[in-house]
Amino acid sequence: MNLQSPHLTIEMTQEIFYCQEALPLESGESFPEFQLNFTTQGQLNANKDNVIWVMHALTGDANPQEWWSGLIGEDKFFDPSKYFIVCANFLGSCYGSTQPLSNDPQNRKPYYYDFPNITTRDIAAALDKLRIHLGLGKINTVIGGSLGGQVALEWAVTLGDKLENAIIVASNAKASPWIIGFNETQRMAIESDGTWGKLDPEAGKKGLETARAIGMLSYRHPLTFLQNQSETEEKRDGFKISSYLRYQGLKLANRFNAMSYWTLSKAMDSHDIGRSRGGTPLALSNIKCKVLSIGVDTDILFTSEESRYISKHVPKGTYREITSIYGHDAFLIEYEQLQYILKSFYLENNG
Ligand SMILES: CC(=O)SCCNC(=O)CCNC(=O)[C@H](O)C(C)(C)COP(=O)(O)OP(=O)(O)OC[C@H]1O[C@@H](n2cnc3c(N)ncnc32)[C@H](O)[C@@H]1OP(=O)(O)O
Ligand SMILES: N[C@@H](CCO)C(=O)O
Repeated sequence: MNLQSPHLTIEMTQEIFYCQEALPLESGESFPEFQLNFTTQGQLNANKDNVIWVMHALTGDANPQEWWSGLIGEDKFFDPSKYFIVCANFLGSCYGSTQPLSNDPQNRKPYYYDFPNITTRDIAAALDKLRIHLGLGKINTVIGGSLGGQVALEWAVTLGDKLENAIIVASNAKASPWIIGFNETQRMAIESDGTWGKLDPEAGKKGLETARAIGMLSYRHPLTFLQNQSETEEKRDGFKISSYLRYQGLKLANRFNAMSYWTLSKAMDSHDIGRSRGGTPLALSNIKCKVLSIGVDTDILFTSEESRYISKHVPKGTYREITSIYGHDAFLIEYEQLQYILKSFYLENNG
């Protein structure tokens, strides 16, 4: 399918990769087969060294021109007239890839609550099958923020010298107890929805609204809401921030499903690039590519210290920081700073 837009003259292609090979998971379970929904834009050059692989965050999809519109697209930093841009919807996500509402090939019924626990390492392993299928021996850059940065870092470990640059934004090498705690409260919200547990694609929808409202508080910063949601009149009730959080909850519940949210939040919790590799510092020290780690000064979820830690422990690391009132979600908003940081990194590190 070709996704046409009046603003795009370079065609974006959307396809489904059906993998008939089994995907063994860290849990010991496996998918006998799986699918990934992915897009490509631009052309692979003669040297096959212009692949940019974009990773989405928790609720994103395979269409980065929409959710990273200031970075990806014609005349943007990653321009498909120069690069071959690939983005795949993660295993477990509800935008076209194998997820809890997909049919289990063993009984042809939706997995629902029997969907296996997946980790960021499993998600990266599924992406690697797609890379092989596309015949991409080398990747110039993997770039992702938040969960996307976690998966990108995992993949950087296993890709070795097949990868030139990893750009890890507002992310970390291992999920902190703070992040796992936030995710747990969101799963508790989903569990408290009376429909959770039913074999129904809509199960947990109301709980997902609450989960997203909690999540939003962690994705922003007190300063964000002081600027955007402060009252101009004296009030005792009916505050702007209340309707904002309810609106954001509803907006997500109308485009996402609670089972994918559950699955991907668990994957985020599982993230630890040092697991079975002798610990985080050793795993980071074995990453071969250049790593640009970008933190956000006001990120209260993936702290800037966690981003700095990555750059300190990889052999070829650079740290840069975004200054913002938007907290964690600044990686989806602060385009001017991101472009400046990326430009400097490529000039300094890639000739
Ligand atoms: C298929 C897909 O769509 S998937 C791809 C889309 N999403 C993603 O990839 C995830 C990544 N993106 C995001 O997380 C977000 O879009 C961000 C971080 C980039 C920006 O967040 P947004 O929610 O768009 O911005 P913001 O926090 O300013 O909220 C604006 C919205 O809240 C509404 N709003 C603002 N204040 C209030 C209030 N007091 N009460 C009620 N609603 C309010 C605005 O009207 C606006 O509504 P709209 O989204 O319908 O236009
Ligand atoms: N705003 C992001 C979550 C935090 O990375 C998303 O909805 O994917």
